[in-house]
Amino acid sequence: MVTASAPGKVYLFGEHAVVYGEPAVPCAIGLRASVTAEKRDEGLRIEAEDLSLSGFTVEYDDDETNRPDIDVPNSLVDAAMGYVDEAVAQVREAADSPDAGFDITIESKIPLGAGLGSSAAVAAAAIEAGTRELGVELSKAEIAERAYQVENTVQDGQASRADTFCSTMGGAVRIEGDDCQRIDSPDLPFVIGYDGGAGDTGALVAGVRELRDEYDFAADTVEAIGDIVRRGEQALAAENIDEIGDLMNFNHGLLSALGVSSRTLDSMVWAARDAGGLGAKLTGAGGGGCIVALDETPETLTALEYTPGCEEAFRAELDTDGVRVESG
Ligand SMILES: Nc1ncnc2c1ncn2[C@@H]1O[C@H](COP(=O)(O)OP(=O)(O)OP(=O)(O)O)[C@@H](O)[C@H]1O
Ligand SMILES: C[C@@](O)(CCO)CC(=O)[O-]
Ligand SMILES: [Mg+2]
Repeated sequence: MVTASAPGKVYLFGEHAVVYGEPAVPCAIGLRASVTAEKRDEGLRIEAEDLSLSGFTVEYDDDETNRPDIDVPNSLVDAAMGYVDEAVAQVREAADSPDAGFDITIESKIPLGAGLGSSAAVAAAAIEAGTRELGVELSKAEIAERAYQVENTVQDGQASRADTFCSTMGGAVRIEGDDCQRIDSPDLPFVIGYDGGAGDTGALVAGVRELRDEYDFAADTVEAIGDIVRRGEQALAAENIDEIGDLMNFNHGLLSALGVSSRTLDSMVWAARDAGGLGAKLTGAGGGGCIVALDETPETLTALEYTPGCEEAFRAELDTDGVRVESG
C-alpha cells in the first residue's frame, strides 16, 4: 500500500490565456490531495470522501452494475470520476500492467472545482501512488507528463500543462506551450477567499474559446494577458511585490472581460483590495470558487471573512515539494 500526495495551486497570472500558448505563472500551495493505492486481484474500487454528488459520498467500483446506489445518472458519475479513472489508466500503461487492480482512497484538503487545481493534484498523486505500488519509480517529469495526459483527456483536449506541472514539481513555475520550468519566487503572502462554489473548467475554457473566435478584441485580450505575465515575470525576478499586485489586478480585469468571473468572485476581489490587499484576482478556471490576494497584514483575511458570499478565507504558503510519497 502506497500513499502519495500532491499540492494544489493558485495562478499568480495567466490562466485561460495559457491554453492558447501564452505564458502563465502558477504557484503550488500547501494544501494537498492524498491518494492511497493498494493492489487487488482485478478491477478498481474508489473511495473518495470529498467527492459528493447531490450530497452523497462517492464509493464505486468499475463494474457498471455496481455504481453508487444514488439517483444520479451514470454519465455524471463518469464525469466526476474521470480524473481518477484516467490516472489509473496511466498507471497501468506506465507499469506495463494493463490488468492491475487497485483499491484507491482519496483524501483531499483542496476544494473541488474551485480554481485550486484539485484535479491536477489528484492525478499526480494517483500516478505516483499507483506506479510505486506496482514497483515502478517514475521521474517527476514522467509524472507531470502523464498527469497532463489525464487532464487533457478529461478536458476534451483543452488543457494546458500548467496545473499538472506545478502540482508535480511544486514551487512557482512558468509554462508556455510545452516549455515548463520552475522559476525563483519570493515568499508571497497568499490569502485565499473561497465562495463555496465551483466552476466547470471544460465549459469555461470553451466559453473563452468561442469569444476569442468571434471577436478580435477578445483574442487581443488573451494576448494582453500574455503581456501581463511577461511583465509579471520581471516583477517576480525583481521581488517587486507592489507591481506583482498591480498586475494581478489588471489580470483579473481581463479575465472578467472574458466572462469567467462571477458576482461573488468580484466581491471577494474588491473586499481584498479595499482592505489594503496588494492585488487580488480570481484563480483557475473561474465561474465560482476562489480568489487569491496578496497581503501581509491581517486586514485582508478579516475583510474576506466578513464578505457576503465568502464561505472561507485562509492563508496559504508556497509549497516547494510537489508530489511526494508519504508512506509505503
Ligand atoms: N478529493 C477528490 N476526490 C476525487 N476526485 C477529485 C477530488 N478532488 C478533485 N477531484 C476530481 O477533479 C474534479 C475537479 O476538477 P476541476 O478541474 O473541475 O477543478 P479544479 O481542478 O479544482 O479547479 P481548476 O482546474 O480551476 O484549478 C472533480 O470533479 C473530480 O473528478
Ligand atoms: C483555465 C485553465 O487555464 C486553468 C484551470 O486551472 C485551464 C488549463 O490551463 O488547462
Ligand atoms: Mg482542474
